[in-house]
Amino acid sequence: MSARGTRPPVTPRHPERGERSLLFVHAHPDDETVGTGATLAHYAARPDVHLTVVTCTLGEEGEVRVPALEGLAAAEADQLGGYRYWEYRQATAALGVADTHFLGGVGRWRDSGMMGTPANDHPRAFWGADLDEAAADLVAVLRDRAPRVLVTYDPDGFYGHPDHIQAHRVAMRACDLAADPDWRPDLGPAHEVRKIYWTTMPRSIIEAQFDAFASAPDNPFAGVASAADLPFGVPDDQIDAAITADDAATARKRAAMAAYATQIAPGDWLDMLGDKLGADALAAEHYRLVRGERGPVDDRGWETDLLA
Ligand SMILES: CC(=O)N[C@H]1[C@@H](O[C@@H]2[C@H](O)[C@H](O)[C@@H](O)[C@H](O)[C@H]2O)O[C@H](CO)[C@@H](O)[C@@H]1O
Ligand SMILES: [Zn+2]
Repeated sequence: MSARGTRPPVTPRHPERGERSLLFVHAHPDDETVGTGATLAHYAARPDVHLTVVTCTLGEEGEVRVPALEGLAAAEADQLGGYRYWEYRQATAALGVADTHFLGGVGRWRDSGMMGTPANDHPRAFWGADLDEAAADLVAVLRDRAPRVLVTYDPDGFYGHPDHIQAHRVAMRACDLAADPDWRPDLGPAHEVRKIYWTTMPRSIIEAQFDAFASAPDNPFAGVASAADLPFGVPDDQIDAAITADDAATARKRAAMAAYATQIAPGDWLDMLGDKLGADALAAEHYRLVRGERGPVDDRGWETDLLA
């Protein structure tokens, strides 16, 4: 049970149960936009598709890239989580996503900070969550929304952040438990997610970014000898699906990114991504299919519809 002793009910805002729904599990406010914003905006434009975003923490331990707001930081007034919640509302609205849910209720699990930092040991740190307790919160949502597709991170959380790793573990555990009719029938009728994708990035795109940012003041790859040394990305032939958003959806992703002023400041590499590498750097998002049948593929051998 959660620290408050009761599990906040899953608000059946959209008790959609059907073949045209996708559910995304993310760690912090901004991951849904930075990592899958083009995909969310792409599908949000389709009235027949239902989207749910589940976010596991409020991002309390994040940086504050707005000088005037530095007092919100965890080490100061510790109000960043509430502020990022507000940014998240603006960003998900910009993407066109109405069905959003914080795992276990808003504020249940706390941002664990970077691996090895003292925040990992906070009593509510997501990194220290009991796996089945956190998974039970997600099972309740899965059984209510009954998505055909679930999207989350790979076992390394894409880049090794503890909350991303834990989001992966909780999502995969919840998919298994949700499908078991004998496990916690009080959390709703069993539901089997048909397809599971992990976010990823083709090494060819990382190499292009690596070169483009070599001279950037906040080069995200500073100190790294080659793209192959980075803790994320896969060879292009390990990509299973790519969603390339149209201009309208890409613009919605840009607007959502702009909502996260505390995380993405003007001139930051993330802010410059589109300018340096072209709109495709924001428009294209890539996935590995780890459960379910592959749908039709294009000439790259990649699916172009996660619902196929
Ligand atoms: C994209 C993402 O997951 N961001 C996390 C991450 O943020 C990093 C952190 O602030 C680090 O100290 C910085 O050097 C780095 O540039 C940031 O990307 O970790 C934060 C703390 O857990 C988290 O709030 C943020 O959402
Ligand atoms: Zn994150």
